[in-house]
Amino acid sequence: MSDASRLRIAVQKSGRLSDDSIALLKAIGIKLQIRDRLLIAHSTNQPVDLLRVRDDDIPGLVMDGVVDLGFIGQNELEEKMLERQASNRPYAFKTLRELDYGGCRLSIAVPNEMSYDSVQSLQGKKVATTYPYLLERFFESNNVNASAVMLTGSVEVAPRAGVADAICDLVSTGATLEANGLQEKDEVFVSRAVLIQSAKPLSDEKQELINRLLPRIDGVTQAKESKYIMLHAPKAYLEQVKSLLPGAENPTVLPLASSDDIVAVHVVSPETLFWETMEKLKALGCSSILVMPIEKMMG
Ligand SMILES: Nc1ncnc2c1ncn2[C@@H]1O[C@H](COP(=O)(O)OP(=O)(O)OP(=O)(O)O)[C@@H](O)[C@H]1O
Ligand SMILES: O=P(O)(O)OC[C@H]1O[C@H](OP(=O)(O)OP(=O)(O)O)[C@H](O)[C@@H]1O
Ligand SMILES: [Mg+2]
Repeated sequence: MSDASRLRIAVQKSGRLSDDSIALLKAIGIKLQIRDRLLIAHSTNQPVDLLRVRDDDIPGLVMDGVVDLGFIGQNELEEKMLERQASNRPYAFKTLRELDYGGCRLSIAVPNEMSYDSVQSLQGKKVATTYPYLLERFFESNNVNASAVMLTGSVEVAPRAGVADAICDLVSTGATLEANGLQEKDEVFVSRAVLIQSAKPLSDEKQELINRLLPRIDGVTQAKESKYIMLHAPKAYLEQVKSLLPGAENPTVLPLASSDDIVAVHVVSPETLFWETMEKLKALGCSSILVMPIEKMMG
């Protein structure tokens, strides 16, 4: 059952973006019970419905206004935009946030034994990819005359199977390329996950809900990167201690009941504390040095 008054969000059903997208929605206070076979999940505490689909479909669903929001990789989004531009179909959307997951790059890779000096080495060759529009744009901007062979999966086996000379596929650690005897050569597109919104005006209620959720996303993202650091420091070395703590221009300094020479220092740091820094703090006479994760942040 679909209810037009509820915010509709598209997420990848199962794949690289699914877990992080669902975890983010839960972290911003949207209660969800995901059952594997159900393609729609209704939130129990917010007027939000989740549509669980293949990632290829998410940009189009947002561009057509079938859903209000979508979590998607920029690679998939840009490919769909180019595809729609080429066929004069609507492709408008708004990017609300770049997210801290789904980081990867679309790269040209060639078999280990193939000689490759530059992208010009692909002149007249066939390159297998799931992203023909991104690849063709790359060829055009480099004045290379090569052809893209569209494959929806298992792109890495194309050269061995004799389907293509090289590939253009997503890479993160490079392990998949290595396992298939391929070497990464040129970067075509750098990508991460984004949250996008349909260009269609939404009801005030829906837009207000989105406007409330966005700062929560920022809070969760910031919190993940930040640490709460607590330590006891000799008062005499407070300035040196502050200069060692990342982002600690204004730490909270509290007196200790048991000592006049030692104070407690608390600070929210935008990054973690490395062991080397902790060792330096200890050498200055600091003790009880704690580095703690932060769950949420605001203001
Ligand atoms: N190795 C990776 N590391 C990080 N992010 C990745 C990686 N591979 C892909 N991604 C990102 O995650 C998105 C989804 O990747 P996935 O491999 O799950 O897609 P898929 O096989 O096309 O899934 P679907 O069945 O939904 O079509 C990619 O479009 C990309 O943005
Ligand atoms: O550089 P790596 O860290 O090895 O990652 C790259 C691989 O990850 C993605 O596939 P995924 O593992 O999501 O599976 P899929 O091919 O079934 O989509 C991508 O399509 C590559 O094959
Ligand atoms: Mg896909």
